[in-house]
Order: sequence, then structure tokens, then C-alpha cells
Amino acid sequence: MAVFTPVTLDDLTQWIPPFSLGKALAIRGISSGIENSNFFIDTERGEYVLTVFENLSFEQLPFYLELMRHLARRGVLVPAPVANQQDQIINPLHGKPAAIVTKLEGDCQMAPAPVHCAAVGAMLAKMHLAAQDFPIRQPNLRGLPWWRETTPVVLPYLPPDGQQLLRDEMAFQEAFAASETYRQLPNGPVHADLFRNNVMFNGDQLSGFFDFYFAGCDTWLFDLAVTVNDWCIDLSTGQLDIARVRAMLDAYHGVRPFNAAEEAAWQPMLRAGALRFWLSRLYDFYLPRAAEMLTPHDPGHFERILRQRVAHPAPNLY
Ligand SMILES: Nc1ncnc2c1ncn2[C@@H]1O[C@H](COP(=O)(O)OP(=O)(O)O)[C@@H](O)[C@H]1O
Ligand SMILES: N[C@@H](CCOP(=O)(O)O)C(=O)O
Repeated sequence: MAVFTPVTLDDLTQWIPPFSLGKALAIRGISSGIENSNFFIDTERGEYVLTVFENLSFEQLPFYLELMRHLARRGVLVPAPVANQQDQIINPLHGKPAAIVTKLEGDCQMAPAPVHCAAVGAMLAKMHLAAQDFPIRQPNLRGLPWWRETTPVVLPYLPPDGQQLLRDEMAFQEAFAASETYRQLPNGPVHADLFRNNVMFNGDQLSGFFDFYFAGCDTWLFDLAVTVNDWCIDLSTGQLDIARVRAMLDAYHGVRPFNAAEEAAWQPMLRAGALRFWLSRLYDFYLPRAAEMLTPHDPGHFERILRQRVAHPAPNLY
């Protein structure tokens, strides 16, 4: 729905020469973004995506864009940032940071089958391995410290049974995060928001992961739990669909085998993945940002998922 900062073909024509993409031929705004102003641009060298960042600063952006550059160079399917002749990938446009990245072909797969889940699982494992030596470190900014801050802010808006669930789950997650099992979980840069709307498919062929702006360093299992909680469920109930879960986990394991600590941590981590998005959706629902123009996502969806994950044992990781 949003292009917050308009960019005309004239603006682009003046801005684009240092990128060696030839002349700008056309620009059209992408309506579906919610955070940034995104455009498809046609150049003499092909089609790209231009993003003008509305909230992230020049100081914050290198983690995300350099991570994408690092992953693309290692063959992980992600948009590759295009550098200018000075090798800069973040440049000011209308006073805001902006970047050009390669365009992923295809569309999002909003009704995934096991074949799609397998492709996502294998690419996610490949991404975790490829990001291991990424030199910039930033914690997951939506991790446990943020849950601690946010819980007391949203608690007053919840009915008694919701308050009880949130308090109990926070206590459970605090204990889990302090456990020896947790310490043994491999970690590194993760996407942390790999929902169906952040992956592109060209037919049944995965063409790439995008929207890295919640990425940070966290356990690899947390990333997988977030992904399973969106890709492998019945959206109306939050119940896991075992065929899709198996397809994703087996494909991931085939590229990056799980360890025993991860098996022990799997159910708590599925709960953590649900809690993280319950909290952010509660926050956005009850405390919307000024000038927020969007209908907030339903927090009840992740409350249902959390209750499901608490009540039912997780399928084996491997
Ligand atoms: N590299 C890309 N290749 C193809 N399409 C893209 C790319 N990046 C973004 N898009 C399109 O733009 C839309 C909005 O992008 P998104 O990153 O979700 O924006 P925002 O961060 O503003 O929410 C996506 O749904 C997708 O259709
Ligand atoms: N995936 C999150 C919201 C993050 O927004 P995105 O559209 O940029 O991925 C949710 O569903 O709560």
C-alpha cells in the first residue's frame, strides 16, 4: 500500500549513473511494502529493486545489506546489493538511505506444499552455514531482552487468561535461555522473519529470501522455529501440518545436520518463535506507531500457535 518517498524517473536518471547500470528506463512503486518505499526499476542492464529506507539509518543498514552481499556471494539465493563505482551499496536519495538490489523472479507462495517447504528448509540451512563467517555482529533486536521490555507494556491490555499465558511463557523462556541445552545451540546471523511473504518462488523453484530487516545473530534453531511456525501450519488453527514439517526439517538436516541439544530444544524453541510474534503483534495492535496506516496483524493468531506448541509435543527434529 505504500510509497512514502516518491522517486520519479527524472530523480532516478540523475541518481543512477555511478551504478554502471546504464540509463534508467522506467520506475514503478511497489504497493505492498509496509516499512520502506520500494520500486521496480528498469535499466539498460535489466530490472532491479530500489528501496528508500524510511526508518533504518545509515549506521544501522550495513549489517543487513552487507549480510545480503555476503550471502549472495556465497550462492545463497537472496537479492544482491548493487555497488556504485566506489563500492558503496548504501547511498542517499532524497536525504534518506537507499539501495539497489537484484530482482528475484516470481511470486510469494502463500499456499505452500511440502515441495516448497523442503526448498525453504534446504536454503535456510545453506544460509546459516554461509553466514557463519560474516564479520559484522548484531544481536536479534527482537530477542529475549526485547521480550522482557515488551511484556509489561502489553500485559495490561490482555484478559486474565492471556496474562497468565504470557507470564508463564516468559518464565519458561527465561529458564530455557539460561539452560545448558540452550548454550549448546549453534548460532550466527539469522533471518528471523522468514514468513511466506518473504520468500519468492518461480513456479516450484525457490528464487530467493528477501526482507532481511529483522535479521540478527541468534540460534539457528530459533530461525527454523519461526519459519516452521509460518510455513508448516494450518493457518486457521495454528496446528502443525506434519507432511510440511517433515519436508522442511529433513531438507534442512540434509544440508546442516542437527545436534542432540537442538533435538532437546525443539519444543521450547517452537514456543519461543510463537511468543516473539505474539508479543510484536500485541505491541503493534495496542500501541500502533504514530501515522500508522496499516491494519495490524492479528495477535490472536500467534496466541493460538503458542497454546498449540505448549499443549502438543513437537515432531522429532530428525
Ligand atoms: N529483491 C526483490 N525482488 C523482487 N521483489 C521484491 C524484492 N524486494 C521486494 N520485493 C517486492 O516488494 C514487496 C515489498 O517488499 P518488503 O521487503 O516486504 O517491503 P517492506 O520492507 O517495506 O515491508 C515484496 O512483497 C515483493 O513483492
Ligand atoms: N512477519 C511478521 C511481521 C513482519 O512484517 P513483514 O511483512 O515485513 O515480514 C508478522 O507476521 O507478524
